[in-house]
This record gives sequence, structure tokens and C-alpha cells, in this order.
Amino acid sequence: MDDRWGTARDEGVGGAGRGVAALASNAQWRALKDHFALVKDLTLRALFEADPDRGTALAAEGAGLYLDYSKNRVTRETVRLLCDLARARGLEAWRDAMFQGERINITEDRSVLHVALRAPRGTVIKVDGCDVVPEVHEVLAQMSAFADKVRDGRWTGYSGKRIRTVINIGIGGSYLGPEMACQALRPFADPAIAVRFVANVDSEALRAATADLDPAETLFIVCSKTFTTEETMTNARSARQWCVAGLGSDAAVAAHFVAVSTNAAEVARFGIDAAHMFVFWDWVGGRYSLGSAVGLALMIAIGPERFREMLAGFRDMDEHFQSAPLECNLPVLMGMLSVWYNNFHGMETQAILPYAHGLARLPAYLEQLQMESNGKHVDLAGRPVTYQTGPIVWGEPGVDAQHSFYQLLHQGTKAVPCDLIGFCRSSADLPGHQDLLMANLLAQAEALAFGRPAAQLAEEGVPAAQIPYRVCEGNRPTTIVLGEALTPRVLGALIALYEHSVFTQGVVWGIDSFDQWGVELGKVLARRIASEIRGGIGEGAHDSSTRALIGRYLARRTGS
Ligand SMILES: O=P(O)(O)OC[C@H]1O[C@H](O)[C@H](O)[C@@H](O)[C@@H]1O
Repeated sequence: MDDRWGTARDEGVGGAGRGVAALASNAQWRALKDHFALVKDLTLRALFEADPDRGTALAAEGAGLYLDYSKNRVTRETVRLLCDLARARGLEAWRDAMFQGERINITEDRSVLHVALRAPRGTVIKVDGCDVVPEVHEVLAQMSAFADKVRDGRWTGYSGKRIRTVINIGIGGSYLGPEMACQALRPFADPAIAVRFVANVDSEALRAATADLDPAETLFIVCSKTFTTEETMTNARSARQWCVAGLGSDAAVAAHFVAVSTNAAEVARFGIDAAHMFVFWDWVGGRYSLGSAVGLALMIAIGPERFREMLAGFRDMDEHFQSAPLECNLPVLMGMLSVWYNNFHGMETQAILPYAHGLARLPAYLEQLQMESNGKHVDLAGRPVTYQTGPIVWGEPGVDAQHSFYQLLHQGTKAVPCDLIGFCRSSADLPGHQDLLMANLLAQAEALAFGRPAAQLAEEGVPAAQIPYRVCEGNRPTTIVLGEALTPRVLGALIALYEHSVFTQGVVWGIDSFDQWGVELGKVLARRIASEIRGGIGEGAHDSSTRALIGRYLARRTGS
């Protein structure tokens, strides 16, 4: 570990072509700066006029997804230069190192192998000389057997009743992926089993999830990589009390609780039998863990076969990422467009706008994936970065969002690059709905790009006095991701698209996209304050604001 830090500081982080030389001194970076000065004022309207084919030329296809990036403020030359930068930063070498199981998570000294979760049997991926792929398939088989039992009623609760509701207790990466995917793939789910999620430690979350349930028919999955996350363990203990109180015996726990974790010792301490534990490994980051046992709730909902289809979709994109030339490589293009807006245009945020009800939670999922991965302030060598890293990611599903915040997208003073995600077919097409949904996606992209200039408004007979208020300047960049339908396979490909886009950006910025030290401080302080709330604040502890707030809370918390 110490060696790695030393190496990182002195000469860049291991391996040919994988240095972390300062970005500012990179020739390709400087070439992009010069290029930016030439193209920054070109509007999308002008770009389309100058290059009438760009609508199909600036597009790429892979793993069942079509990416139209023509409505971005780039020329063909920009794309070439961005790919040159990716190459110069060693993207291909870093990518290969990840797929080969090298310890590219430098600060935690770990391999980064979510890609092994979807590797076909027979692939060899070694960590410390040991092939991890057979173990991945063992756990998948264990999950499949268990999911089948729950689905067909062979797994019964303590009193012999079949399970009607599965509650996943977990937070962050142990929740956002399965929750998002369960909603996305609801049309494929068994309607006889409901899957719910409890993440927040606010008791209302657990109360609401269990209020209408019979413990005899409820199965809890306690899902936590570390099995020490305070919120999850607090919810798990309360769920256990609810179960034991409802079923009248501690012995009920065995039939109603299973665990997903990397920490067998803590799982045993909680009282869950090793036979009811589904493992994953420290080389799977929480936010990259949907394809691991963390996806158990999803597998119970949609069945093992569809879960494997989703993994196949992930794999489709992994293969595309590994083999397609950078200039037509979807995650690379997407990642480099982010770099372009973030670092050259100075656009600080990025919106995710899925035009699919099933993807309502995709923005939340991608907020963690992107911001926890790339919200970093030092590079791999520990030097403070002198450039922006991860953008602020946010969003909501379209069409809903059109009626809330799109006003700012169209006429606000901030330009926000938007990803619009849509599908050619819907799983539940009431007459006309899908056409209207897609018409909106296409119309928004057009409106954002080309706006409504004053001359057009005048031609349309809008009174002169009103024209300034009505003008939409356009020139707002959008990237469109189009899939055939929201199937398990397409969902897998879509998630992997973003995973590898995040990776691409992290490589360019020379940061560790796989640690999350920043989350620690808040956790430590929360633990301390929780113990002070129980036992009193020590003399001189905290700043005056925190002290006053704790005092006010203590005085009022009982409601008397
Ligand atoms: O799965 P767990 O160990 O309970 O961790 C749950 C979450 O905890 C932290 O907040 C981390 O920042 C997340 O990356 C992680 O996904």
C-alpha cells in the first residue's frame, strides 16, 4: 500500500501508459483549449447549417443503444481532439487494467471488478492470482436457487405461509440500484411478490413499509457491503423486533431474514445463519454492485433468467467499451462530452431526463454513481486538482419534468447539458401514449437546440413588446440515448454505459473514481452526536451553532 502511494506521487500510478501527469501540462488538453477558443461561440443552429449530415454522422450505436450526440456543441474536430485526450490520458491502458483485475482503486488498494460480475463462465479474471469468475457464478447459482424457492413458494415463513413481500433494508449502493431496477423492470416482475425498500433511518420509512404487512409473509434482505452502516443496522434491528413480536419467537428470524454482505463476521453477529448469507467481494464498489448479490431483491422480483439477461446487457456494453474505437465508443463519447462541458464550457451540472416512467429513479441512481465516483479534489498522486472534476448530476423523468423545471433549461441563464433517454416501444402501450411521450422527447431536444428566435416570433405575429420574454435562444446541448424497449438486457447496457462513462471521466481527471472518503466525516460526527444525545455533550464540544442546535433538539424532542 505504502509503495503504491510512493509510486503514485513519484512517477504516476503503475503500468505503461497509465501515468497521472498533471492534466494542465498535457499537449492534448492544451490543444483542446485552443480549439475551444475557436468553436465556443458556434451555435447549434450554425453547426447544423454548416454540416447538414451531422444528425446521423455524430451518432454511434452499440450494445443495443443508439447515441445521438449531434445536438452537442462540438464539431467533428472537437470529437477527434477529445478522443485524442482520452488516449493520451491512457484510457485504454486503464480500461484494460480494470478488466484484468489490477488494483486501480489506489487509495483503498483494491481491484475494481464489477465487470467480473457479468463475465461469462470460463473467463479468467484474477485477483491476487485467484480467478474470481467461478465464485461469481457460484453466488449467482445460490441466489437463483433461493429466488426460485421464494417465487414458487417453497421458501416459507416461520408459520409455514408463503412470502408475499420482500423488504430490502439497505442504503446507498445497497439500495439505489435494486430499487431503480425493480421499478424499471416491473413489467417483468411476478405480481404475486411485492418488493419494497427501506433506506432512511427515519422510523417512518420502516413503519410505512411494514404497516400493512403480516410478518408471517414478509422476508427481509439486510443488504450492506460492510454490515456496519448505522442506518441499515438500526433498521434491521427494528425490523427484527417487528418480526419477532409478530411471530412470537426469536426462532422466526431464520426464516425471515437473509443477508447480502462482504462481512461474514458481522452477519453472524446479527444472528443470520451463514447459509442465508449471499456474499460479494471488496472489489465490487457499492455503487457498482447491482449485478452482485446486492441485486437479490431484483432477482426475486423478475426471476433468475431475466436477471441473467440484465447481466448479458451489462456485458454487451463491457465488450463494446473494450473493443469499439474511441471515436464510436458510446461510454467514451458520453464521458468526453461531460469533460468538454465541465472543463471547457464551465457548465457545472448535467441533467438526466429519462422519458420512461420505469426509469423514474435512474437520476437518483446516477447521482450516486457519478458524484460519489468523481466528486474528488485530489488526483491519484494526491495533488489538489487545478480543474473541475465530477459535474453535479440531477434529474427527473420527462414528461413530468417539462412541467416543473424545464423553464430554466429553455430560458434560464445557465446552460445545462441534458441526457434524454427514450425507447421505441413501451411494455404497456395504451393507444397513443408512447407516441406522445417520444414526441415530447424529440420536441424538447429540438427546442433546446434551436430555440425560437425573435425573427420567428415576429413572423408568427407575436406583438413586439412580448418578443423578448418569449425568445428561446436555443443552443442548449442534449444527448439522446435511444433503446428498442426497456428490457432487462437494455437496462443492463444502459447502466454499464454510465459506469464506463464515469470511468472515462475519472481517467481523464486522473482521480480515484472508486473511493469515497468524503462520506466518512459525516458518519463519524453523526456517531459522536448520537452518543452525546444519549449521554450528554462534553464541555467545549462542537461549535456554538452545533451546540445550540443539539440543545434545542434535546429540549424539544419529547414534544413536551
Ligand atoms: O453497503 P453498505 O456498506 O451499507 O454501504 C452503503 C453506502 O454507505 C456509504 O454511504 C457509502 O458512501 C456508499 O458508497 C455505500 O453504498
